[in-house]
Amino acid sequence: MTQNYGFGTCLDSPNKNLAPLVTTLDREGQLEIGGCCLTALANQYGTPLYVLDELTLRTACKAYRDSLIEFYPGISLPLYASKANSCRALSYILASEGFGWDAVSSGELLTALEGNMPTQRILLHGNNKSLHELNLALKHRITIVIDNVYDLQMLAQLIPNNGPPASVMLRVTPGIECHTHEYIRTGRLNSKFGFNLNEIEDILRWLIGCPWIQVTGLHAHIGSQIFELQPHHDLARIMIDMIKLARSMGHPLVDLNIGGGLGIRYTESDCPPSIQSWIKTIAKTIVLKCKEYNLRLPRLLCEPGRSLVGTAGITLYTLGSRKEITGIKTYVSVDGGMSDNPRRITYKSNYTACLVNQANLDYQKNITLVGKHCESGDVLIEDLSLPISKPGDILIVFGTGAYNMSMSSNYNRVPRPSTILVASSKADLIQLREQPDELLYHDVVPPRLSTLY
Ligand SMILES: Cc1ncc(COP(=O)(O)O)c(C=O)c1O
Ligand SMILES: N[C@@H](CCCC[NH3+])C(=O)O
Repeated sequence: MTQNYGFGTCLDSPNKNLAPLVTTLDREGQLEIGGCCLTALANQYGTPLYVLDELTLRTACKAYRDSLIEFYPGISLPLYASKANSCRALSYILASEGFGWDAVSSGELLTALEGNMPTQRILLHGNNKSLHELNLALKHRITIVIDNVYDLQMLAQLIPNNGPPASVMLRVTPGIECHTHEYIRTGRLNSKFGFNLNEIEDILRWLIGCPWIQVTGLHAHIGSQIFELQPHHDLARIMIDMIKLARSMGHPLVDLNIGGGLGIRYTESDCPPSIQSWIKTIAKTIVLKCKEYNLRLPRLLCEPGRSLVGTAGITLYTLGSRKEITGIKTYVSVDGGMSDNPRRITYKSNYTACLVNQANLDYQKNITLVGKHCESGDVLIEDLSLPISKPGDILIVFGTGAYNMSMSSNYNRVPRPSTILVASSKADLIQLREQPDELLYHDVVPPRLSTLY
């Protein structure tokens, strides 16, 4: 008999949990996710290993979709912010869930184009799009989110004179403060993204005279890992004011994209709002404001990343060396670190972890869990309580589905891990582990160097 693993399970909003939805202990006391034994996965595929639980991801998708239907009487389209974790299998899943795809680069665009994502559901973002990226979007009639005047200047050159106008959205910086790490706030006036509220009126007026472009929507994204609902309530109000302004100038504005940003639970003390309450807050505000102004409801778009895929993902590591500094601290090292999870060193993020074969044992000792990289800041978890462990034990870190693989690096020429998708006791490889010799592939040794000795 398996038992539910005691991280607290909110079945309809996965972002409120520490662990994927079906995280259980088998008869031998081993952790399983999606019906797959984690020790077996580590043995078969090696570590570090990213594991993604399909049920948790699909449940989060359903929560967004159902909440939009329940709370928003207009048309809606949820998109996935693919920067959170991008690969073709994920695009297939998101497409099948009726989601669109937010891309910021030609790599993220290609992933969707080769990942069964309908082009009319893809958006191209970015504060410094290349000609290649813009051309790719134009070729596939993908909606472009205009971030700045440079975007417009480039598009002016690329769009043929007699062709149909390109459909674009404008990114607005609404000047909203939210409590999250400084590096992941994007809605403040001093942000590098978008047009601020003082500029937007002039830009909208100027665009009225541009037959090569059609502004069909407005977009804003205020930041990430946000636990308050008030900033998104404020954002919705501001954006309806902007829609009123744009429509009064004659722009055929149909879309309002409210961005993403809903936080997830990384540690016991985190308490993010549910997906349902996030959508409800935004939808209600938009409906009320539109009623007040007698405006037609816009099509409501949102583009969550972390709250879709974050909780679905975990990372498995093998424990290695141990260093005890008497009276000071004990370091335990894993076989990965800041290359597969750069969030701790970047944002001081906290995580929850345990041993996969001793998940229900009393905790005994506080350790500092560190990576294998040549960097003192390569710490994964400070003050982690673990039972007595030994080299070779498998450790699981929860909540690594978002912004781990996608922000990973080859620092110290460490290859990136595989990703395994688990569902109904089946495990499928969706990203192959890099091999050390592949890392040499892009090296070029000029002949004059190789003939020197
Ligand atoms: C433009 C844009 N949209 C959506 C997102 C997704 O944010 P999150 O993963 O917090 O939902 C981000 C990242 O912060 C973003 O920059
Ligand atoms: N990369 C950030 C999220 C924001 C990125 C997109 N604006 C993180 O790991 O928390």
